[in-house]
Amino acid sequence: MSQKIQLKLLDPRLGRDYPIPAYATEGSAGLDLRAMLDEPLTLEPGATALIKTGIAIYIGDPGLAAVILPRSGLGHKHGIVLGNLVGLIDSDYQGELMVSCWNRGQTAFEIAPGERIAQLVLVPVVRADFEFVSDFVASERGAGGFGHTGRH
Ligand SMILES: O=c1ccn([C@H]2C[C@H](O)[C@@H](COP(=O)(O)OP(=O)(O)OP(=O)(O)O)O2)c(=O)[nH]1
Repeated sequence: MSQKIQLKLLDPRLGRDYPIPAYATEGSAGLDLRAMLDEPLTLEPGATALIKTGIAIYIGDPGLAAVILPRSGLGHKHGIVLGNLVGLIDSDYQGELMVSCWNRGQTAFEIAPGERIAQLVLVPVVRADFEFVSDFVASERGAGGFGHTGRH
Protein backbone atom coordinates (compact mmCIF):
# COMPACT_ATOMS: atom_id res chain seq x y z
CA MET A 1 0.00 0.00 0.00
CA SER A 2 1.34 3.44 -0.76
CA GLN A 3 0.46 6.88 0.42
CA LYS A 4 0.03 10.07 -1.62
CA ILE A 5 2.71 12.62 -0.73
CA GLN A 6 2.67 16.05 -2.35
CA LEU A 7 5.81 17.39 -4.00
CA LYS A 8 6.29 20.75 -5.70
CA LEU A 9 9.04 21.29 -8.26
CA LEU A 10 10.67 24.65 -7.59
CA ASP A 11 13.42 24.45 -10.18
CA PRO A 12 12.57 24.22 -13.90
CA ARG A 13 15.67 22.11 -14.54
CA LEU A 14 14.08 19.19 -12.68
CA GLY A 15 12.26 17.00 -15.16
CA ARG A 16 13.83 18.96 -18.04
CA ASP A 17 17.61 18.69 -17.61
CA TYR A 18 17.68 16.20 -14.75
CA PRO A 19 15.28 13.30 -14.30
CA ILE A 20 13.13 13.58 -11.21
CA PRO A 21 14.82 10.93 -9.15
CA ALA A 22 11.92 9.05 -7.56
CA TYR A 23 12.85 5.41 -7.17
CA ALA A 24 9.50 4.57 -8.76
CA THR A 25 6.50 6.69 -9.55
CA GLU A 26 4.02 4.50 -7.65
CA GLY A 27 4.76 2.84 -4.36
CA SER A 28 8.09 4.58 -4.34
CA ALA A 29 10.46 3.71 -1.50
CA GLY A 30 11.99 7.15 -1.63
CA LEU A 31 13.62 9.86 -3.64
CA ASP A 32 17.16 10.82 -4.47
CA LEU A 33 17.81 14.51 -3.89
CA ARG A 34 19.80 16.55 -6.39
CA ALA A 35 22.06 19.53 -5.80
CA MET A 36 20.31 22.34 -7.65
CA LEU A 37 23.44 24.44 -7.98
CA ASP A 38 24.08 27.04 -10.68
CA GLU A 39 27.73 26.08 -10.86
CA PRO A 40 29.97 23.36 -9.42
CA LEU A 41 30.64 23.73 -5.73
CA THR A 42 33.95 22.70 -4.21
CA LEU A 43 33.63 21.47 -0.65
CA GLU A 44 36.98 21.74 1.08
CA PRO A 45 37.86 19.21 3.79
CA GLY A 46 35.82 20.04 6.89
CA ALA A 47 33.50 22.42 5.03
CA THR A 48 29.70 22.32 5.13
CA ALA A 49 27.23 23.81 2.63
CA LEU A 50 23.45 24.04 2.72
CA ILE A 51 22.26 23.01 -0.74
CA LYS A 52 18.86 23.49 -2.37
CA THR A 53 17.18 20.47 -3.93
CA GLY A 54 14.51 22.26 -5.98
CA ILE A 55 11.75 20.15 -4.41
CA ALA A 56 9.27 21.16 -1.74
CA ILE A 57 7.34 18.51 0.15
CA TYR A 58 4.15 18.44 2.18
CA ILE A 59 3.67 15.13 3.95
CA GLY A 60 0.47 16.21 5.69
CA ASP A 61 -0.16 12.99 7.63
CA PRO A 62 1.04 13.52 11.24
CA GLY A 63 1.71 9.78 11.47
CA LEU A 64 4.56 10.11 8.96
CA ALA A 65 7.83 11.98 8.66
CA ALA A 66 10.68 11.86 6.17
CA VAL A 67 14.37 11.48 6.79
CA ILE A 68 17.21 12.69 4.61
CA LEU A 69 20.10 10.23 4.62
CA PRO A 70 23.55 10.30 3.01
CA ARG A 71 24.26 8.31 -0.15
CA SER A 72 26.49 5.38 0.73
CA GLY A 73 28.97 5.80 -2.12
CA LEU A 74 29.47 9.53 -1.58
CA GLY A 75 29.91 9.01 2.13
CA HIS A 76 32.20 5.99 1.98
CA LYS A 77 34.35 6.87 -1.02
CA HIS A 78 34.44 10.65 -0.84
CA GLY A 79 33.57 11.55 2.76
CA ILE A 80 30.49 13.53 1.73
CA VAL A 81 27.88 13.06 4.44
CA LEU A 82 25.30 15.29 6.11
CA GLY A 83 26.21 18.20 8.36
CA ASN A 84 23.23 17.30 10.55
CA LEU A 85 23.96 13.55 10.17
CA VAL A 86 20.28 12.89 9.48
CA GLY A 87 17.68 15.44 8.37
CA LEU A 88 14.19 15.16 9.82
CA ILE A 89 11.36 16.50 7.67
CA ASP A 90 8.31 17.30 9.76
CA SER A 91 4.90 16.31 8.40
CA ASP A 92 3.74 19.94 8.43
CA TYR A 93 6.81 21.32 6.61
CA GLN A 94 5.98 22.84 3.24
CA GLY A 95 9.31 24.36 2.29
CA GLU A 96 12.12 23.34 0.00
CA LEU A 97 14.08 20.26 0.97
CA MET A 98 17.57 21.42 1.89
CA VAL A 99 20.62 19.20 2.24
CA SER A 100 23.48 20.04 4.55
CA CYS A 101 26.54 18.54 2.85
CA TRP A 102 29.64 18.03 4.98
CA ASN A 103 33.00 16.98 3.66
CA ARG A 104 34.30 14.88 6.55
CA GLY A 105 37.13 13.60 4.31
CA GLN A 106 40.72 14.73 3.79
CA THR A 107 40.42 15.97 0.20
CA ALA A 108 38.32 18.60 -1.55
CA PHE A 109 35.26 17.30 -3.41
CA GLU A 110 33.42 19.00 -6.24
CA ILE A 111 29.63 18.71 -6.33
CA ALA A 112 28.21 19.14 -9.83
CA PRO A 113 24.89 20.87 -10.55
CA GLY A 114 22.18 18.21 -10.64
CA GLU A 115 24.29 15.63 -8.82
CA ARG A 116 22.40 13.25 -6.52
CA ILE A 117 23.69 14.15 -3.06
CA ALA A 118 21.32 12.51 -0.59
CA GLN A 119 18.21 10.37 -0.35
CA LEU A 120 14.85 10.78 1.31
CA VAL A 121 12.67 8.05 2.76
CA LEU A 122 9.36 8.22 4.59
CA VAL A 123 9.03 6.75 8.03
CA PRO A 124 6.05 6.12 10.32
CA VAL A 125 5.97 8.16 13.49
CA VAL A 126 4.30 6.78 16.58
CA ARG A 127 2.34 9.44 18.45
CA ALA A 128 2.94 9.15 22.18
CA ASP A 129 1.29 10.49 25.31
CA PHE A 130 4.33 11.24 27.45
CA GLU A 131 3.64 10.62 31.11
CA PHE A 132 6.03 11.78 33.86
CA VAL A 133 6.44 9.32 36.75
CA SER A 134 8.71 9.18 39.79
CA ASP A 135 9.63 5.46 39.42
CA PHE A 136 9.61 2.96 36.57
CA VAL A 137 8.45 -0.61 36.95
CA ALA A 138 11.68 -2.71 37.28
CA SER A 139 13.16 -4.09 34.03
CA GLU A 140 15.99 -6.59 33.43
CA ARG A 141 18.38 -3.93 32.08
CA GLY A 142 17.45 -1.16 34.44
CA ALA A 143 19.61 1.91 33.83
CA GLY A 144 22.66 -0.01 32.51
CA GLY A 145 23.85 1.19 29.13
CA PHE A 146 26.93 2.22 27.13
CA GLY A 147 28.67 -1.16 27.04
CA HIS A 148 27.11 -2.42 30.25
CA THR A 149 26.70 -5.94 28.76
CA GLY A 150 30.35 -6.21 27.61
CA ARG A 151 31.86 -6.63 24.15
CA HIS A 152 31.48 -10.32 23.28
O1 LIG B 1 18.16 18.18 6.48
C1 LIG B 1 17.12 18.86 6.64
C2 LIG B 1 16.53 19.02 7.90
C3 LIG B 1 15.39 19.81 8.01
N1 LIG B 1 14.84 20.40 6.90
C4 LIG B 1 13.62 21.19 7.01
C5 LIG B 1 12.40 20.31 7.21
C6 LIG B 1 12.13 20.36 8.66
O2 LIG B 1 10.77 20.12 8.94
C7 LIG B 1 12.57 21.77 9.00
C8 LIG B 1 12.97 21.95 10.43
O3 LIG B 1 13.91 20.98 10.77
P1 LIG B 1 14.29 20.72 12.30
O4 LIG B 1 13.04 20.69 13.13
O5 LIG B 1 15.22 19.57 12.37
O6 LIG B 1 15.09 22.06 12.54
P2 LIG B 1 15.41 22.87 13.84
O7 LIG B 1 16.83 23.25 13.75
O8 LIG B 1 14.97 22.11 15.06
O9 LIG B 1 14.57 24.17 13.62
P3 LIG B 1 13.03 24.54 13.74
O10 LIG B 1 13.00 25.55 14.82
O11 LIG B 1 12.69 25.12 12.39
O12 LIG B 1 12.21 23.31 14.05
O13 LIG B 1 13.70 22.01 8.15
C9 LIG B 1 15.43 20.24 5.65
O14 LIG B 1 14.97 20.73 4.63
N2 LIG B 1 16.56 19.47 5.57
